[in-house]
Amino acid sequence: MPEHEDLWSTISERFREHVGEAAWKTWFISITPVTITADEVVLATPSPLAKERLETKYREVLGALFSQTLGHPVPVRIQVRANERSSLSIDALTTPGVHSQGALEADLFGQPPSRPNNAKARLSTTFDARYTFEAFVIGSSNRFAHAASLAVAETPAASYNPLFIHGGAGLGKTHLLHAIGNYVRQNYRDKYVKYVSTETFLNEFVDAIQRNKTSEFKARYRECDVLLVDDIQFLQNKEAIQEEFFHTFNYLYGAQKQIVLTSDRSPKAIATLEGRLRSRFAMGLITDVQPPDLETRSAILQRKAEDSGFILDASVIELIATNITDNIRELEGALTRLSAYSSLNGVPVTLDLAQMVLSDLITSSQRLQVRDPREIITVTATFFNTTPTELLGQSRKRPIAMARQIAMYIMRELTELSYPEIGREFGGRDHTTVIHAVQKVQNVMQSSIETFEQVDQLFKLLRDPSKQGG
Ligand SMILES: Nc1ncnc2c1ncn2[C@@H]1O[C@H](COP(=O)(O)OP(=O)(O)OP(=O)(O)O)[C@@H](O)[C@H]1O
Repeated sequence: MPEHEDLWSTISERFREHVGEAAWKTWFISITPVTITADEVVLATPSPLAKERLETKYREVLGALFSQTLGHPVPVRIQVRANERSSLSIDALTTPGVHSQGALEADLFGQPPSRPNNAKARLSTTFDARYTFEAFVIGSSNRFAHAASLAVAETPAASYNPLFIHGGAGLGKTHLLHAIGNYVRQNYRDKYVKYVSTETFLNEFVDAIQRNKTSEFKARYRECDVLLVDDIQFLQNKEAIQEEFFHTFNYLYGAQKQIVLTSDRSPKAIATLEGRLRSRFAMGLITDVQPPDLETRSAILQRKAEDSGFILDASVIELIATNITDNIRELEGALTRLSAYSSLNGVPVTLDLAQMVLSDLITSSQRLQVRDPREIITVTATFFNTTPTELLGQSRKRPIAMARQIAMYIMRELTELSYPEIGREFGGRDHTTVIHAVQKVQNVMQSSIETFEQVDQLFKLLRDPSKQGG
């Protein structure tokens, strides 16, 4: 029914404009059109409660939209979808607590979703080969988190389940998740291990509802032997996804599958996290990663330098390690700049050179001040003779696209925003676009002196605002 599909998407768009994104997502996307004729429109909802709410709140709007679109008045009837068994009803989207215990039990102990016998579904995650246990430098700040992660990787679901790792930005949480993934991949070839950021889980969930593919979504997650979920703090304020995550969690836990979660804060500090999820997270082990001490920072620098075939004098390591204290990504950033400068100019790294190249990191007390993302966008736009609107826009012209990628890289370095959050600052771009931009700028800086200098100057401008006028 292509005509109906067109009509339906027009109605969907208009409804969205009329009631706003949130109400559209909550109310509209799980409705299916049953009949659309000149005389009658019949729509189906997933549950009686959803039907009642739509009738009381939105029937008039829907009626008006259909009448306008069809060009004459038409009655709109709402019915409950036959055989609706999904727990992802509209009720669940709005009132997470409405499920009876019976519904939950059925979800927990009912028939497992059939495993798709499609091999593709089981090959979904590739792990970053650089993030292994061997490459992880252990110190007092992360010893326990490392040991717990290794134990989980060695014997999934036998030691700590779930394992919950929390800690500030750039302290190795994602590294540990990938290390578990890499280890399980290598040592248990028959186990299905999947990594997902909470943001991706959320997007896939919304997409599955929109496309009526929720059973596939559920099956995809429920067939995991080890599920690694990054940045679980994104569940905050998202009741519907908390509900779905709760079911996935319970299913896997009940089936004795391993779950590992990370967050930038402890479960207690995640506001609006449902009590039952918070208590589920506490059933296993909660551990944290702290900023590394001086000795660990030096060891990390030494290791990273060696891994990239770069020789660093102890005095240079000390200089960086004493000045960058609370984020390992920043330590790596300093090393990247130094190695790029040295290889582009063909000069060895001496203490003097390090002091010169990293002067902003070393001398400025502004360093620890987290920059405002909007300031990064404005300063970068001005620097490249463009405007913030253009920088945030869709232009793929090379200078603009590159300026945008540089701004993303700088935002990752100078703020504590995650990839998805940076994507949002750039007009709702996907987090994979940001990851790609950051990696690209890191690489280009190694081969292009021009890019290196642009990034270097921007860092200096942003870290010392007094220079922005001049
Ligand atoms: N102990 C460590 N040894 C070696 N490298 C480390 C260690 N801890 C962190 N790193 C490196 O620091 C960088 C940042 O770590 P990672 O991305 O895992 O941080 P994170 O805690 O997940 O932070 P965010 O929440 O901001 O993403 C990575 O390149 C990682 O390899």
